Amino acid sequence: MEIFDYDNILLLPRKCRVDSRSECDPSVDFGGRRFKLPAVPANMKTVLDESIAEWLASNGYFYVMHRFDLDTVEFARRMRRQNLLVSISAGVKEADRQAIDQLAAEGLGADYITIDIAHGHADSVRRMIEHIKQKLPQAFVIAGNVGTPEGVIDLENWGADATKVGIGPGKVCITRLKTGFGTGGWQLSALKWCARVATKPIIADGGIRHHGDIAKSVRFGAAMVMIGSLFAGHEESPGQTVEVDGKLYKEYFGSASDFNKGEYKHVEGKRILEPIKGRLADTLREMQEDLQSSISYAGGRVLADLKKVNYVVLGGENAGEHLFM
Ligand SMILES: NC(=O)C1=CN([C@@H]2O[C@H](COP(=O)(O)OP(=O)(O)OC[C@H]3O[C@@H](n4cnc5c(N)ncnc54)[C@H](OP(=O)(O)O)[C@@H]3O)[C@@H](O)[C@H]2O)C=CC1
Ligand SMILES: Nc1nc2c(ncn2[C@@H]2O[C@H](COP(=O)(O)O)[C@@H](O)[C@H]2O)c(=O)[nH]1
Repeated sequence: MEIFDYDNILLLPRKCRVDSRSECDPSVDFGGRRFKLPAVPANMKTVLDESIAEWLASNGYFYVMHRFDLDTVEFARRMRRQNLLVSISAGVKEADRQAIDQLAAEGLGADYITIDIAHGHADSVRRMIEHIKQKLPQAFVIAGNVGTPEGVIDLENWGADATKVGIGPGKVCITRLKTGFGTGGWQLSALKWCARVATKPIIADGGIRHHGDIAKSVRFGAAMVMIGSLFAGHEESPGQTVEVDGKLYKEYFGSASDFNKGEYKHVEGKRILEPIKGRLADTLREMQEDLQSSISYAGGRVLADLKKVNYVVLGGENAGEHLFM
């Protein structure tokens, strides 16, 4: 098996088929709706809050609200009052099942539900998928996280409508150091390995450091990418603003860090400071432009054309050109 990650892969250009990058369409169909970009901010407390979720939903972007210190049912009420998409997260505990029951009882429902636990290849996730499918059969269920084809196959067979791939590649993740497990350092080839068996969409989660990594993820089988650190350092990001030597930063911490949990138990995440880099809307616009460029280099017009390109592996024992198959 080839082992590589975002920084040792480059995609190979094909003859251009457009006169302007504005002709290239980076939008994506995901779960029956069309979104402007195949990128979603990570469902983390320092990445988005209710007002960012509202802004994303109102402006044609996919979002997944986090589930920490939040009344998910009240959040769904708030979004429904404004006629906006309801996309929430759920764990696998009794309180999470009760929130699903309440959404059903009030007729609020949910459009997208992301079951999001550290080790998502688990019977607890199977039971939660079954619970959601019974109570809210219309909801599009994303389940994870997993890092192997077996994980993807099981989640799909248990009823997940999409799977989320990535164990430990995140910028504030310390899972690989604390446990010795994960896809950190080879997330892109883990994605390729998982995509080979997937029959439903995959969200590639974690490890995106540059906008070009989104195109690489699509090339290797992602329908959508989930991004934390690149979105955490905006003026409106919910993390605390910190000044160091006259420079402004936003705090970004892992959902399994003691900062998120409020206690030091089963900690698999850390806290870092991200330099503040302006407004979220500007980053999304730049991401969109960069992805339009990526599609043009692929000799294409739409996002799916990225899947057709060849690639090279830079350095290491897998180095060389790889033709599209
Ligand atoms: N993508 C990644 O690599 C990782 C992501 N995270 C993120 O951190 C957040 C918190 O995750 P998590 O702690 O799972 O959520 P929760 O605190 O909601 O825990 C979910 C449930 O899963 C159990 N659980 C957690 N890890 C394991 C494991 N390795 N084996 C068996 N059972 C387990 C917990 O029990 P108990 O605590 O008693 O074991 C709990 O019952 C999530 O958003 C998750 O996505 C966390 C770590 C890795
Ligand atoms: N192992 C851990 N992974 C975590 C934790 N909190 C979040 N995450 C994952 O990271 C991605 C974001 O990655 P990034 O590279 O874009 O910053 C996020 O979506 C989660 O899957 C954690 O505490 N530990």
